[in-house]
Amino acid sequence: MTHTGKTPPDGTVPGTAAGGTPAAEGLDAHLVVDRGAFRLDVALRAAPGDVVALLGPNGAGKTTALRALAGLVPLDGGRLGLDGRLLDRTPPESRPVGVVFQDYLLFPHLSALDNVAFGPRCHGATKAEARALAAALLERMGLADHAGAKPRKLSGGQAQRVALARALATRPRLLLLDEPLAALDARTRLDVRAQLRRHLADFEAVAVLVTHDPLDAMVLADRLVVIEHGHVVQEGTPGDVARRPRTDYIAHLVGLNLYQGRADGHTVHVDGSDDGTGTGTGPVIVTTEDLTGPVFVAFPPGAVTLHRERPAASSARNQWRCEVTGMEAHGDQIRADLTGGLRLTADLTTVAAAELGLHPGAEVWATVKAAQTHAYPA
Ligand SMILES: Nc1ncnc2c1ncn2[C@@H]1O[C@H](COP(=O)(O)OP(=O)(O)OP(=O)(O)O)[C@@H](O)[C@H]1O
Repeated sequence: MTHTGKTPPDGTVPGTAAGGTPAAEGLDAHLVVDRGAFRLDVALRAAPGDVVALLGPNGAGKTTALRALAGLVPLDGGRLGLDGRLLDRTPPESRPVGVVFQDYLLFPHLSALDNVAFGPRCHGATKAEARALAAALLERMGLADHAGAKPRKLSGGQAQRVALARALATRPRLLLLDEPLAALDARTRLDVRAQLRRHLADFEAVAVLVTHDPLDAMVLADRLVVIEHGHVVQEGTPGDVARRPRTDYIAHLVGLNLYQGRADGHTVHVDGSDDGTGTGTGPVIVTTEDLTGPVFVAFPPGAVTLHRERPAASSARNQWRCEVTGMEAHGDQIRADLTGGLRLTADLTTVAAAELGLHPGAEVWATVKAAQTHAYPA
């Protein structure tokens, strides 16, 4: 994915003002919403052309953030700037914002064309202008043949594109998509994901989408903003986030074992590793990177080899005695969860699992080569 003319990979937006005046272009928001026990406090910045995905576990606050951007939930603090204007007090219908809701919310009694023409009509276009614009958008979406169809006659993928056309029809400066592919079956999802990616790439203003699905996020967005417990825990390009996860949720999402600890050269002492005796004899991970201070160490489950006996001569610098706590089949692979010397997840073939006689409660040795770990500053 390119970033030409867009937000740089570190997420900063040139010209963003920290205090009073919002950035002259794009989105410059600090969303604070109080919901009793839950508080959303998220800063979001994006330049025109950026596609930002809000990713996070259930209840993290993604939908609340999206609804706050749309003006459907009032801000209790912070501000919402778009193209240099503060929108905090602008009612939702007057904001230059288009929304594609999860279940599309098309008007059932209107044709696809009239659904798309509805917004421009409300914004003062004549009926003929609005319908011409709607026809052009539907054509662009490959839906010219379905312009006269009512929503119930449309497939899930077609309805999704009509909803997108409807959101784009008012030429929004901020496009919001709530779980845009969640309502589709797996096969349709594949096609629609690819089409949506093309439409988003052509969109010249800011797009923000909410998803649980890491694949949707990675394919559709230039930048990921990961939210947990109402706060941003990590943001960056999909590649950065996948390579250098900073929380267990993200590590799990991208399928990595992740540890936080303290590096002393090639040795990382994993946090919480002191066994209470004060001797600090907890797990260490040997890495190829030479670092000092707080770090993360990550390695994929496929980098772990399991052995029934302690390997006598092994090139793997890392060896831990572990107990299997759970096993799950993934295609022709078995994913095993282990605790003991180190808490980790290992992938192995079903044949290897059978040969090892692996079962919950089994004791094994886990090895990982230093070269297959990746350490980076915390
Ligand atoms: N109308 C509401 N009133 C009070 N609390 C709410 C309301 N809507 C959501 N919440 C709470 O706000 C928190 C965030 O919810 P939100 O729906 O934004 O999360 P989410 O990340 O979108 O989750 P999901 O992926 O499950 O949709 C949750 O703790 C939820 O219970």
